[in-house]
Amino acid sequence: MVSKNSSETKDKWIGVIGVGSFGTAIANMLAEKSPVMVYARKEEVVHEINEKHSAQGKPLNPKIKGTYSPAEICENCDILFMMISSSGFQDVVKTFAPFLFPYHLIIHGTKGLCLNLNPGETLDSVQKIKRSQILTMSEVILQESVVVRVGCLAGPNLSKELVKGQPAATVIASKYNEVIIEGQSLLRSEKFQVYGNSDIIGVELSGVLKNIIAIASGALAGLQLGENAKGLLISRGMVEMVHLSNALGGSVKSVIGLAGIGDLVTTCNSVDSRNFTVGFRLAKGEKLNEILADMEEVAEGINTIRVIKAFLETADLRAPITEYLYRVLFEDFDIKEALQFLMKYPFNVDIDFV
Ligand SMILES: NC(=O)C1=CN([C@@H]2O[C@H](COP(=O)(O)OP(=O)(O)OC[C@H]3O[C@@H](n4cnc5c(N)ncnc54)[C@H](O)[C@@H]3O)[C@@H](O)[C@H]2O)C=CC1
Ligand SMILES: O=C(CO)COP(=O)(O)O
Repeated sequence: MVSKNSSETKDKWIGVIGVGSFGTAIANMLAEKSPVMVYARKEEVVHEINEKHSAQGKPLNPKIKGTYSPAEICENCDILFMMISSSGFQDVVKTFAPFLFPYHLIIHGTKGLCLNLNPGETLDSVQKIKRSQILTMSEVILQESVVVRVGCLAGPNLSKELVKGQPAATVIASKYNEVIIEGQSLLRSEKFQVYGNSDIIGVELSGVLKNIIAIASGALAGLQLGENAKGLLISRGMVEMVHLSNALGGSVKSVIGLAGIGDLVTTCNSVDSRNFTVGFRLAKGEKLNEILADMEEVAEGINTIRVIKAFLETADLRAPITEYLYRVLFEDFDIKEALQFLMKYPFNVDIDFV
């Protein structure tokens, strides 16, 4: 499909907020077609971008301009790609909110969840949460800013492979068709296919929930339990994702698409996945705090497990893989014992959602 807006957007700046692994990969892909401005909060990183054409050592296309001014990027860019880990997402949207207008269009790439709690409350203090206390990133943008045309980008998109120019595809999801069309026209290339989906919540949740299963897959690999066990995990993991996504407002269809099963297979099989790596290292006997101490990049699945565990306390739903991983990560439960429990779990129906 050729975008009717592609000529309009051709020479306009496109903004990327966040220059971590994924933000730099997407900024470089966007720079193949459009002028790109990136926002980094630290002045020294902006100097590095503009003088050395790299961001914390990650090479950037020399045409990319860096700024630490939210006002500058919002004034120059009608379309913003927000590539921030979920832990900083709410703060960043709040910082940008005074400079955002309803004409802005935001597409985010974050595979995590935020909380919507009362001031002073934390997950530890409340322990049980309802759906209304969980926010996907599109919900954060809608809650904290006047922007309405929001989209998300999710799929099997390991940044290390994108950087090498290996072929891949993604899903841009939005309730607004123009968001999907703009995203497709800006990112689609010979190496990168872009699918559209109107179920933004289902696509966001697919990217969020697969991280839990990727941690479990890393643990299976660390314990050298073989490919049959991995097939079992991926298929039961997908069923768990379907039920959780459904309970949180996503459609089953999105979980069985590229952003769900596609990303699930990729992250459950790759040593480049941070979530897979967390599971692998746990299985090798390391404790969570030791792993976190030397991980430079975010493994969103760890926080997602905490959020989903608290949600399960109020939902009429079982999610055994998530529940046992919670015990392993946060209650010092032995990982081999957790697997034994899961093997005995009475799953007796193969597919119970279609
Ligand atoms: N790296 C990958 O292969 C992929 C990552 N993702 C998702 O993209 C998101 C970002 O991941 P990465 O870029 O890999 O993580 P990263 O850890 O490399 O980068 C995170 C970025 O967020 C910024 N950030 C965090 N808190 C901030 C704050 N308070 N203010 C300003 N900036 C802040 C950091 O400075 C950094 O630029 C995650 O949700 C991840 O799940 C999605 C697909 C692929
Ligand atoms: O989501 C990803 C690839 O699609 C990246 O996975 P990790 O965050 O586990 O590295």
